[in-house]
Amino acid sequence: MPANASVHLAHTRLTLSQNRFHFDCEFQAGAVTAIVGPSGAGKSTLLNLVSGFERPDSGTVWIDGLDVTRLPPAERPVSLVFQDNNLFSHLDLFTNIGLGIHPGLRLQPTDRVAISQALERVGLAGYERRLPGSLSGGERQRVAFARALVRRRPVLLLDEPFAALDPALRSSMVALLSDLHRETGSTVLLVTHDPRDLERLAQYVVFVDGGSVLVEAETARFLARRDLPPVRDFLGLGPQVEPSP
Ligand SMILES: Nc1ncnc2c1ncn2[C@@H]1O[C@H](COP(=O)(O)OP(=O)(O)OP(=O)(O)O)[C@@H](O)[C@H]1O
Repeated sequence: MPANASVHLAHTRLTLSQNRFHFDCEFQAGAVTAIVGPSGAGKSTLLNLVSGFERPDSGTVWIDGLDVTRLPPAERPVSLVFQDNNLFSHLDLFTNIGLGIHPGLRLQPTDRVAISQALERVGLAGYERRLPGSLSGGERQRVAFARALVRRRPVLLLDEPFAALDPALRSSMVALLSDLHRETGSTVLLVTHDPRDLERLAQYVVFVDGGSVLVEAETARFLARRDLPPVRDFLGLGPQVEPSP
């Protein structure tokens, strides 16, 4: 499996009750791309089309040049980390992470070592037998990252992974993600509400508005866009002042 993979949504259309989506965009292999936009714009839906939790009514989802449109989520080369980190509360951390490697927990000795190493990498060495309920929110989020790490998938999908964390924890998780990306080189699609994440983490930005992509640009170019009201709102710039005649 390659370390990373490009992702391409080609003319993908989807209708969910009254909401229509039309995505046509590409994500660079090995880069971090931030997906931003107003609440309800369709950011999570875009991620769901990549992960396979939603299937488009028409169009094609390509990952690493392969048409994955009809593949179920488990067969796609992706890992996911959500805001609420999706850990099984009755299973210890070793098992929670092991399920990321093999859903039936048929683990090889090398997998066992990889689980311990992943816990160590996220600052939780020796926590194998702890239950998620005995951890803080930030620690649970670290476990979710450890689980994504051991899966070694070329594409990592992150849906507001820092949203529930206090500012100090948030900063340390941003630093951790940045380190992990440097080490693994995987393709990262990061949904975030925080403009600060763009400069700190992302090489590219995809701005979603009203169910489709309004801007697709390198981060510096995106941050220089002052002409589009939804982008100004997101960047906290306020309305554009017209020069007086
Ligand atoms: N399964 C579904 N059925 C019907 N409507 C849906 C479904 N999933 C999402 N929607 C609607 O589609 C729109 C886009 O939702 P989505 O979660 O993709 O937005 P978002 O940009 O991620 O928003 P937020 O930033 O608030 O999380 C919303 O109006 C949402 O209510």
